[in-house]
Amino acid sequence: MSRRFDAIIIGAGQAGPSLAARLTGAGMTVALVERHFFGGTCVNTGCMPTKTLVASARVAHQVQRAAEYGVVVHGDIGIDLPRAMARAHKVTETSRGNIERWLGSMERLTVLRGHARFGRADTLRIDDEVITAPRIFLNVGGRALVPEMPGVGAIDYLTNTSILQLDVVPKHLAIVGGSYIGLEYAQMFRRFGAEVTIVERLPRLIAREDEDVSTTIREILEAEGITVRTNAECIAFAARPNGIGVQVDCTSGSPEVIASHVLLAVGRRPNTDDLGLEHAGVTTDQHGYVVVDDTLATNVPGIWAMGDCNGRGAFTHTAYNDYEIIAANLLDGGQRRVSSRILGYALYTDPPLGRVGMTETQARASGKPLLVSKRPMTRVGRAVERDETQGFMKVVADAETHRILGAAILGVSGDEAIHGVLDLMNADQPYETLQWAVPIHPTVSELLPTLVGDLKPA
Ligand SMILES: Cc1cc2nc3c(=O)[nH]c(=O)nc-3n(C[C@H](O)[C@H](O)[C@H](O)COP(=O)(O)OP(=O)(O)OC[C@H]3O[C@@H](n4cnc5c(N)ncnc54)[C@H](O)[C@@H]3O)c2cc1C
Ligand SMILES: NC(=O)c1ccc[n+]([C@@H]2O[C@H](COP(=O)([O-])OP(=O)(O)OC[C@H]3O[C@@H](n4cnc5c(N)ncnc54)[C@H](O)[C@@H]3O)[C@@H](O)[C@H]2O)c1
Repeated sequence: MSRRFDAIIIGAGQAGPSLAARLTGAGMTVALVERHFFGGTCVNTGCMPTKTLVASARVAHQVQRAAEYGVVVHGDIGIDLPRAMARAHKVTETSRGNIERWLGSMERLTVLRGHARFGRADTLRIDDEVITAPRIFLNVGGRALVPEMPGVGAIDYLTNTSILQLDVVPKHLAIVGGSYIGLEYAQMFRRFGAEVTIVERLPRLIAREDEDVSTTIREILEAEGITVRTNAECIAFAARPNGIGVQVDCTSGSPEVIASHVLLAVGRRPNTDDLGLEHAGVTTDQHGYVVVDDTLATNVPGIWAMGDCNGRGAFTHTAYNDYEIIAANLLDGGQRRVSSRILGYALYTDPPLGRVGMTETQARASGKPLLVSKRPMTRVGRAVERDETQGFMKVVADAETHRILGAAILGVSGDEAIHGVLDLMNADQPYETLQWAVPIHPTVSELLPTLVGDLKPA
């Protein structure tokens, strides 16, 4: 016997619960299947615990700098990692509980706990239960990628999940991968007192960004005592009497880093390998991401994919926007498309990197005539007052249309200030519009009109 619903959602991550609210609100009966924790990656092992820990690490750093600000701290400064972790877990548990209560309050929603697998295109099995629906929405997310690196099976490594169970600060944390996860954890644990080495295969950190961004981030991290090893080919691991050997075939530096702990931060893989997609006929790409069109529909009518599992975004806000696109098109007669999304994101190092749109490199490659403006944070009053002047702000515009193509604010409050540019780009207005704004003094954002006023041919 199977139970029939109007819609089934697999995964209670960043898109599933909101879609359940909209569908049930529209009168549909909906089953939402979750095999693990409500809230998915962001709430449980991603954004929320990491940003809570980043906040603890920032306090540690600020206390170290207290004397520079004329603040006298008496006694020893130490890190109570279990307490910092407990703070992160509390933030997670509160959010998870809120989602659970919210789902529990939805009329016409049936929450099923377990792992869902397709039997047919309209049928799923969850343990002994079989459910069917004419509409199925995948929101299955992803997990840490663990490549077949030599020796990886012989060592105890950490991922973004297991690192949250640490109760002592590692003596020496080697982090493989110098992108979002690697850099946020590197600075955090350095500020907690660990020796930290980042091992990155490419020639520079966070290599998707412009070279000036990568270089400045590296300088910021190195100034705090983090060792960065780039061009690290042939990474291999071996158990050593004094720790874990991370073999690094770089052009310079020691060929082996001996670490007490190793964090793998080399990307994600989608949770599509055990979903029975072959029984539904749903197409995936060579990395396992569900192939979707511009409306997030798969090749099988009646099946959509949202969030990290479709490979069209890798952020909480892109997963949520996927839900918005699907809900608008299905329920509100909308014509929303993923391709019209202007992507913004932030890297939560301190100072953070706020980004929107194209990098300067991408803009140059587009062949458009460009205007570029760049300003160091040493010339931003608010940053000077706070004595946090690392980084710069940069904006790139189309010289013909006067539309901003992209921007980066690597500096204090860059994750917030970037929204001025993000909003302007979404409003599809020329950069001159910003020049007539009257921003608040003293803020980091108040420099945006000055920045665009300095735009010059590239
Ligand atoms: C350490 C870290 C830090 C991050 N920080 C940020 C950040 O600061 N900002 C940001 O925007 N993004 C951040 N991200 C990325 C962000 O967490 C993800 O982009 C986001 O969570 C994706 O949401 P999702 O809904 O696609 O999937 P998920 O949140 O992963 O949810 C998928 C859900 O589906 C469930 N599931 C999977 N398969 C099945 C199945 N077969 N049956 C039933 N249930 C299933 C899973 O248990 C999970 O609950 C971070 C990620 C990590 C790892
Ligand atoms: N602030 C945020 O929004 C935030 C924070 C954390 C994570 N995330 C999301 O989580 C996802 C995963 O982050 P991530 O940093 O693990 O992955 P990533 O894909 O962004 O970067 C992986 C890094 O590992 C390097 N690498 C790959 N194989 C390697 C190898 N064998 N040896 C050495 N280096 C190697 C890559 O060159 C790259 O720099 C990202 O897609 C990101 O969107 C976002």
